Amino acid sequence: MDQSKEQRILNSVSYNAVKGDPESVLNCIDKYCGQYEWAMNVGDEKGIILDKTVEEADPTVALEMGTYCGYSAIRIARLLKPNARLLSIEFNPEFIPIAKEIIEIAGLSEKVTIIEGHSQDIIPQLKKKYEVETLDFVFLDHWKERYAPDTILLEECGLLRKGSILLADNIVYPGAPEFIKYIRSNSRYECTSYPTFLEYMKVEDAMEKAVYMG
Ligand SMILES: O=C(NC/C=C/[C@H]1O[C@@H](Sc2ccncc2)[C@H](O)[C@@H]1O)c1cc([N+](=O)[O-])cc(O)c1O
Ligand SMILES: [Mg+2]
Repeated sequence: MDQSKEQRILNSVSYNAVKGDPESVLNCIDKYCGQYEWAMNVGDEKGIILDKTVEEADPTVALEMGTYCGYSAIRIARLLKPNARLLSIEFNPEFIPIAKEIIEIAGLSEKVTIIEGHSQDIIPQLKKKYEVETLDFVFLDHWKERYAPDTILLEECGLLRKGSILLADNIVYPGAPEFIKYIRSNSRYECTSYPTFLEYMKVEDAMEKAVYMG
């Protein structure tokens, strides 16, 4: 059985990246996906918006939905202060070992916990099973039709506090219209749109930041 694209991305990282150097892992993935095989990593352009938002949030506990190959988990985790942690939810069992290996090569395994499952099943477990009080930062990059219901679920589970920062990828392409409708019409969120481009493509995209006001 020939290898998956995600396995080929791991091969490239394993062969080319400097062990323990997150930047070199990110550069390797961006080079591979920019030159050989497109993949749905947030990428180097939108990655800068992600970096800036993580720095603004300076989270102690961060959540990501949609681990995929671990690219954004590395972007987030490399900026976390000591003792801060990232929980990343992924349901596709094929991606999980690949993401774990890529995060390990980046030297960030201590900071990242990949949780296998669907966001709607895991979110209600975060407080008791994963000892989360509230989330300081949330990156939404999973199924676009889950952005709105999962945001509502985070509220209902008491996981957001005054100042929690949400950042959503792909607001323009593929698009998350229900999420935009929900978040921008809800006075409890202060929203900011960041027009940008789709990873590795000259296609317009945008990211949306939403600060929960409690
Ligand atoms: O479809 C996109 N993303 C969906 C991402 C899905 C990721 O999250 C889980 S689904 C899940 C994880 C957790 N809980 C429930 C479901 C999948 O296994 C994948 O790892 C996408 C598509 C494009 N594009 O150009 O087509 C560009 C992007 O940046 C994208 O993010
Ligand atoms: Mg995305």
